[in-house]
Amino acid sequence: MSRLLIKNIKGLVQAGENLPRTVKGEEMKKLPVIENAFLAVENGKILSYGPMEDMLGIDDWRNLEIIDASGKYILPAFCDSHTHVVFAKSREEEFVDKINGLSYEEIAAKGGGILNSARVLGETDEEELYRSAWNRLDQVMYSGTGAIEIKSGYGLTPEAELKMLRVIKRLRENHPLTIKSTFLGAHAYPKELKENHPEYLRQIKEEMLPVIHEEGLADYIDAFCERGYFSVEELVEVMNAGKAYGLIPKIHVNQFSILGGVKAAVEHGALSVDHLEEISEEDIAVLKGSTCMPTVLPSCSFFLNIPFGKARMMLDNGLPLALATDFNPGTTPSGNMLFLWSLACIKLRLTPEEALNAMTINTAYAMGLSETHGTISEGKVANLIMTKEIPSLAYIPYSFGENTIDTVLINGKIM
Ligand SMILES: N=CN[C@@H](CCC(=O)O)C(=O)O
Ligand SMILES: [Zn+2]
Repeated sequence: MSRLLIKNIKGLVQAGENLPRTVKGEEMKKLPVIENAFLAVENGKILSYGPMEDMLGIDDWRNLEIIDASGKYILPAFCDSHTHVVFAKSREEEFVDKINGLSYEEIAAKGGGILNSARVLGETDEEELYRSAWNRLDQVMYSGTGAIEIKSGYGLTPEAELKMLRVIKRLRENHPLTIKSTFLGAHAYPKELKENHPEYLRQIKEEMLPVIHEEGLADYIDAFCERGYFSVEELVEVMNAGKAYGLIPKIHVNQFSILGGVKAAVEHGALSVDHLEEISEEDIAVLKGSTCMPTVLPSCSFFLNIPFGKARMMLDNGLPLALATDFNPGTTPSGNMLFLWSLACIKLRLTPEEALNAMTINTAYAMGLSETHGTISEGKVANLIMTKEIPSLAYIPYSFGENTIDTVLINGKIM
């Protein structure tokens, strides 16, 4: 048995029982914080917490580690519900192309973009993919992420997509982070099948999904619904195919254009719709009253210099909002949730509290982890951030670029 007691915590953030599974609209401004608190962890789970005056005397000191957190905050570790951290190679040459004036679509048209990553991934062995993704997971873990969703989508052949998903499965079995897996075979049409969409869709349905199901390789199905990628009709075909194998849709939509993918995704029971740099009044109306989590990816907008999602407008319309990194080599070479928090405050005009709700409770929901992650509640997984000594919680997003994290705990263990 391993036990940990953290005492004299300046502020225990997002702590409480029966907290909502999603927070929306006005409620997102509220963030429960217990001042001068303690937190007890046993066998990797949160055992109890509360104000210091409620901390009972300790009569069993065996296997008990004690941390004094005077001046420090404890937060639930971030949940990053949208990433592509398994990839073969960075793409800084496209970064330079962008500086020289090419758009994301122009780079893709000349063989860059997703097809560039797919070509290199096809030539990279599983071991190397596993090793490099492991290092990226370590990197995000030390910047405060405790749970992460990872997509395939740089394979684009049955062999390479399955290779990616098997890497994700091994990471999930061995890395301390909590990991969810998403099949994104419908990320782009491979070069050879650019003019033969039915054949690639057939491969997804007949050669990929049955194996994914048999080997338990994915929780979710995704598709990139966008001009030049997957049309709404193709998106629907992919969602239906995935659902037939028990995969829940989580969809890339409205990054550059509004095609009607939000409505289709919501109608097909999507858990989340992600990107939403563009959004229509109809999209907002469809999302209202649905169980689908709108997810905005501000680091992607920052890197590509494209519009930021209209987060403020979504909240003003009473919607919930999740914020994830989109960590990938093309549009967001960063999985840093601290930076995302700053961007959310500075660029989306969210308060620190709204942004943190969007990066914990709502992202936990967007990856099916509401029961175990996203808040500090009894019985939940002890994935936690302990800050350095800081003046206030708002100091974290305010001091952008500064590492305000002292220690990350995963399953109650100091990393
Ligand atoms: N937009 C689609 N997919 C990824 C980027 C893919 C890439 O450029 O490698 C994204 O979410 O931003
Ligand atoms: Zn993405």
